Amino acid sequence: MKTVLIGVGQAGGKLTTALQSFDRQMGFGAVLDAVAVNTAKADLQSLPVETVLIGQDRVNGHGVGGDNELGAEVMESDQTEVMSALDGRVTAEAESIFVVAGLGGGSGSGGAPVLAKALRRVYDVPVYVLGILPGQDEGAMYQVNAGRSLKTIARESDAVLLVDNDAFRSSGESMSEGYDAINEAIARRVGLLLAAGEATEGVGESVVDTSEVINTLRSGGIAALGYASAEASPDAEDNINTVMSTTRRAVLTGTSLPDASDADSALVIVAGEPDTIPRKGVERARRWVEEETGSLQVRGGDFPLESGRLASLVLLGGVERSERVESFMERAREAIDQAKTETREDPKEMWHNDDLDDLL
Ligand SMILES: Nc1nc2c(ncn2[C@@H]2O[C@H](COP(=O)(O)OP(=O)(O)OP(=O)(O)O)[C@@H](O)[C@H]2O)c(=O)[nH]1
Repeated sequence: MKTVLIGVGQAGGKLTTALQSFDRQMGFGAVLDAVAVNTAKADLQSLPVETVLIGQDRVNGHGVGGDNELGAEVMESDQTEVMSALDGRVTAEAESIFVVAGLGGGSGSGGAPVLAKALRRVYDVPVYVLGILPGQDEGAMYQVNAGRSLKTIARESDAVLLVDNDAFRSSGESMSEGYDAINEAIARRVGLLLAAGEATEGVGESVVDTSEVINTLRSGGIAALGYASAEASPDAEDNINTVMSTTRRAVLTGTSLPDASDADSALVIVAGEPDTIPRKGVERARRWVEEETGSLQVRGGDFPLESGRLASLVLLGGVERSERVESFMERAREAIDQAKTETREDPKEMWHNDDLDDLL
């Protein structure tokens, strides 16, 4: 899927850079261009991409300090500048746009939904958000920001691919120590997903293409991405169990959003040397994902790649009903309760009530 990346805020800019550099290093060419937008001048300076500083009249290049309403306001008023920076970058080749942002801060959390809404008005391709949830031990402000932002983004974008910072954290490591490693892990997974639909020329029909990624995300809402790999045997017949176990691990332990396997749709991609990919294994893995997710819309396909390993990449669409998302929304709501002391409600109602206000 040829895409243009727009990182908003500090985390958004860093993850965008990691994604672009993974794509280049692998020689995929799925990332057409990348732009970083922020209210903090210092965070933009080291990024090797086109940058746009917004909100200078309000915060003078110093960031919005976690105030995501201000983040939304400055994106709204400096939108034209951001859209101009994209001119000529979102070419006819582009099949999607990804807005990348940490949802716990101010600039990314507030700016991403405003930008996604504006982009959808202008471009015909789907506008997805790659959103990062704060870890559980980050403060109340981060949880509230992310809850409000997520609720708004789910409505304003074509789908949100959600990444939980806690999913990639190594034990004993603080959140900030782990950022580079987390960004690399996310860049590998999302980078492979973007490249998967690219290798379609002159290959068999079992190879996955971009339309299958787009169709899996078509129901909108929240999506998650799982990944796991293992050593491959040269003979495809010997790899049936390997594909089954990497697929199980991708969904159960290698996912960007832990405990989110209840899904509306899914796409199972098996990457590796074509001769080593077992047809029977891919079909079995697809059926297992059907049972695990409870979805009847499970697609499957290959991603031919020169490698001595086999990898399963599992994209799940429509996971907003899952336990993980509900417990996060509950966490965001509790953070508001701490400040307001309100009556408790069913977390499912989170999506429909006004306790957690929309940002827009
Ligand atoms: N995965 C990942 N998460 C990050 C990174 N940097 C910050 N975060 C997370 O993103 C959230 C904070 O968002 P930032 O992007 O730092 O904030 P911002 O959007 O620049 O907003 P302001 O600083 O308030 O102007 C927190 O939940 C952090 O845990 C990063 O490099 N990688």
